[in-house]
Amino acid sequence: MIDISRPLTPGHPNWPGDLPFRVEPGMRIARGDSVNTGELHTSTHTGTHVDAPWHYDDAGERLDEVGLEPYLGRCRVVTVRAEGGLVRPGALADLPEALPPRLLLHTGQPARWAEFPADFAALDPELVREVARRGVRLIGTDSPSVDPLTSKTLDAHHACRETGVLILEGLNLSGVPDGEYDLVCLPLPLAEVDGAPARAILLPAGTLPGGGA
Ligand SMILES: Nc1ccccc1C(=O)C[C@H](N)C(=O)O
Ligand SMILES: [Zn+2]
Ligand SMILES: [Zn+2]
Repeated sequence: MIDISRPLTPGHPNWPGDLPFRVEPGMRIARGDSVNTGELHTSTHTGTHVDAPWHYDDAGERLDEVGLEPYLGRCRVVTVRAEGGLVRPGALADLPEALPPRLLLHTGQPARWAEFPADFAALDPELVREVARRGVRLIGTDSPSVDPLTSKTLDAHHACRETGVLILEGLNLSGVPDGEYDLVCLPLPLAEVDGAPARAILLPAGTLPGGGA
């Protein structure tokens, strides 16, 4: 089992302008309480997380309308490089034409972000359309977004919307060998939201029932 989730440590670098991630102390045994508790303060897009379509389309499904099936099953991890800040069509030329339903792009992001990686590799919308044609229904990336930090048009997000491809961002693929696995990605069960932090792991291909679905 390979954990491909980013640890959520206090001060975890978030998207510029977003609330910093923190866990505020709640009850404390040392103060005479019966238990220790904490209060979680986070963006829905902190660390390893999924985007629901409502995040980029006001008519899109909220997270609880998406269900879990897209996030569970056969995937392929592939190392890619960006050209001019975008992973472009042709980056997957060496892969079989037919791709598994889930494609996780390893662009080279480190396991931990000391600061927000503003110059991360984003996706060319044409790459999104290409992988959708080749069978992909979930695209994952180790970058914090499929679009550049300064994008206002969110072309890759909207290409995902057009093609019905869901989005998983902020993965930690550092040291993960390219190849096929079974993905288990479980977003927090937050209702009526635009996305949620998720715990994502890779299992050997074929571990989950149902073959490569
Ligand atoms: N928190 C934000 C606030 C405003 C704009 C983008 C973000 C993001 O976190 C980017 C997000 N991960 C995305 O889906 O691209
Ligand atoms: Zn996001
Ligand atoms: Zn996104």
